Amino acid sequence: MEHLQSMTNKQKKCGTIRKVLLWPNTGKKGMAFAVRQAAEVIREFGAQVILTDLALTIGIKPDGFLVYSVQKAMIEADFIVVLGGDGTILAMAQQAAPYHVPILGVNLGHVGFMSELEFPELRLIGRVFNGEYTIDERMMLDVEVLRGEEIVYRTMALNEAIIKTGSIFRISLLDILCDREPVCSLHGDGVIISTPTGSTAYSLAAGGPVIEPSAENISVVPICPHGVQPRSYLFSPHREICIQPRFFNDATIFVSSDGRRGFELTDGDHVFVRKAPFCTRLLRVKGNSFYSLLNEKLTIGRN
Ligand SMILES: NC(=O)c1ccc[n+]([C@@H]2O[C@H](COP(=O)([O-])OP(=O)(O)OC[C@H]3O[C@@H](n4cnc5c(N)ncnc54)[C@H](O)[C@@H]3O)[C@@H](O)[C@H]2O)c1
Ligand SMILES: Nc1ncnc2c1ncn2[C@@H]1O[C@H](COP(=O)(O)OP(=O)(O)OP(=O)(O)O)[C@@H](O)[C@H]1O
Repeated sequence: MEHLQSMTNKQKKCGTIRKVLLWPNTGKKGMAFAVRQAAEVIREFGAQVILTDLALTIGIKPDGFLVYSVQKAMIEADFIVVLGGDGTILAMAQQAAPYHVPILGVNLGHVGFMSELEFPELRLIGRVFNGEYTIDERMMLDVEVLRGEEIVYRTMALNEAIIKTGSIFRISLLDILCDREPVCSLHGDGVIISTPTGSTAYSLAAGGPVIEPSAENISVVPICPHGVQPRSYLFSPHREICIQPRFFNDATIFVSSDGRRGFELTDGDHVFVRKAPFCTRLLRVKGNSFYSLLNEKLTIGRN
């Protein structure tokens, strides 16, 4: 994995802030305006604003910005402002983690559960410059598919890895092992292997527990399990979870991480999930509690 190879030992803090990366979700309307507004706030505090080439595709002129490759941006940026929703933070998380760069989320999505600020609160970016912030370190997962001796898929995940049937009307059978010891065999739609951060996402919808984000553990939650068996398992972060699909019918089975494109598994594949060597660092400037956020953003009848 390219970003693992290019990791740096430099521990990023927000000491003297010179450069800030602005990372917009280029698929959303009004992003060019949002970028200009955020850049204005950052410049007021004497820092330079970095954009990547991707951001220039939404009609922003490069004048006055530092335009870097993603890798150079990760090395140079003191922190990243992500303009988008949870999906945008998930996409950035795996790129930023190996470089230890903190992320401040500004919600321009629907829920923005992981975002610290709403768009009208943009000026609160200034609190980072004033040292009025904390950093939430969020455990991540390392997800790997072994086919024979070869690693054919590898990624990091902030929320979860999902192993699920691609044939929506067919059942899948998955053997779950912990440190190579059999735990159970699951008939059903699939399984979610989640971090505490991911516990409020798909895992919650599948009946998994809400786990406070500072906890470190790996949860395993079956999706629509068929049979009388535990509805979830909670493992130490030091365990290695292995999922072996058994192809006994014509169903296809995929692995996917953080909602990204799936990778199709074949007979004999082993999916290994372990705690990743890096974490996502989320900047907090408002001091809101996790539980108030849970009630505010994830209750029935939300927008
Ligand atoms: N049935 C479900 O609830 C379901 C199904 C598929 C995927 N997902 C989740 O979607 C995530 C990808 O998010 P996306 O925004 O790219 O896709 P998306 O646009 O399909 O949105 C999925 C929803 O999950 C929310 N979400 C994502 N991460 C969250 C978190 N850590 N805590 C609380 N809510 C969270 C998002 O705000 C959004 O409302 C996956 O990691 C998975 O957890 C959920
Ligand atoms: N730079 C980018 N980073 C991440 N996703 C992007 C980007 N550009 C376009 N997208 C697309 O936009 C989709 C929606 O993004 P996002 O999840 O941030 O918004 P949302 O669904 O409105 O918000 P939320 O997840 O908070 O409900 C992503 O799944 C992705 O396909």
